[in-house]
Amino acid sequence: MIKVAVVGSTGYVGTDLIRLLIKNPDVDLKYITSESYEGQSYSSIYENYRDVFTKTCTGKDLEKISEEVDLIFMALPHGIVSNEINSSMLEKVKVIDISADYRLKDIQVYEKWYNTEHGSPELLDEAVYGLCEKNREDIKKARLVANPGCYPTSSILSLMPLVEEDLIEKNSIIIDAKSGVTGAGRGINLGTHFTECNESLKAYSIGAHRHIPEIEEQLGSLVSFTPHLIPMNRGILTTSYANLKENLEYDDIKKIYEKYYKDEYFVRLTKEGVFPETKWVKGSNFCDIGFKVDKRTNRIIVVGAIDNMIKGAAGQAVQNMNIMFGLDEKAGLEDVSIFPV
Ligand SMILES: NC(=O)C1=CN([C@@H]2O[C@H](COP(=O)(O)OP(=O)(O)OC[C@H]3O[C@@H](n4cnc5c(N)ncnc54)[C@H](OP(=O)(O)O)[C@@H]3O)[C@@H](O)[C@H]2O)C=CC1
Ligand SMILES: CC(=O)N[C@@H](CCC(=O)OP(=O)(O)O)C(=O)O
Repeated sequence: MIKVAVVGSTGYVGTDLIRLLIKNPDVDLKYITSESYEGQSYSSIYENYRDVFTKTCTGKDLEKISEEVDLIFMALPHGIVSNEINSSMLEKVKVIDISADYRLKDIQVYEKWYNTEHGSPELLDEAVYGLCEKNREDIKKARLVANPGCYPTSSILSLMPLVEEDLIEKNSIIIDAKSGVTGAGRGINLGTHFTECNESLKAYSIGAHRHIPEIEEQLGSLVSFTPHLIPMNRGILTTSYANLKENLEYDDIKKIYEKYYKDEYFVRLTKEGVFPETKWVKGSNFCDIGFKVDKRTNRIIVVGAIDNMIKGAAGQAVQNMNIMFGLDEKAGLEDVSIFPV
């Protein structure tokens, strides 16, 4: 059994982690922490756990926790985790950080885009970017995994085969992305207030979103990235455009995607003419990808869909845990989409 702690257990990602971990037979969920609800039973915070999961939230005593567990999931806002962990802690415990603190290798880039000081730059080199389908071998050996961002997960998985095979013109990538409101977390703010976002669609952080450097670092290309807030709870859809270098047919590109993903259980390629929809991945750890070659413009258009809180956060974190501890990569992640809801 792997002994596990979830720090930040009452946030949206934290609660999805709990849901995935309590049904995993290889996991002993020893600690769940909360600053706001310390001493309270989890089921008094989230009623869906009544009589099912009643563990009490403790404070965030990381020194003690790291002595007693094998793995800590950090589900805290950005800018906190890098001040909480250090090298000597990593000698005792593995960490999967779901915030962005270790995703970017260049500290100056991090501090510029996140507008905060990094608390442990000495750990940036060893942190492994936890996109399972890209870095599985390094994840197996990692002590510290930086779980990817939600928009980057869909964007990078959609574009990686094209970039790796040098099929698209450098820096021609445009990503139009849409996210459900849980992407903004549980905290209250005006933009995610029901009356402010329901029945409306908006672009935000145009050319300035903090996921831009993350996507660019992983793809090695500049990108134009525009996120939109969609009035639904879960789901991300990314529609990416890029100029093809040569005249390629659908079947040529399909072979390339198959080369990268045919053995990847959680990446599913749609059939020609069928494009991913968030409802087919909601509540699951799948990333669905479909594409079209626009012969008139010689551009490729790739659509990716994930559940922002599962493959975009908690599910990918569990997948990373499974890889780090040599478990079946699918353990606890077998659910298909909740449809209809
Ligand atoms: N939501 C999503 O779709 C995704 C989120 N992420 C990342 O995962 C992390 C958690 O996100 P999410 O669960 O959505 O966020 P939430 O705001 O829902 O939850 C974060 C939790 O962290 C705890 N917390 C501890 N210290 C602080 C603090 N100083 N300020 C605010 N909260 C604090 C709070 O719980 P308490 O007070 O009980 O301790 C809070 O509920 C973030 O880094 C986020 O960017 C990544 C991918 C997708
Ligand atoms: C809808 C919404 O607000 N989404 C968030 C991104 C989700 C998130 O938490 O970002 P990470 O994946 O980097 O952790 C945003 O745009 O800031």
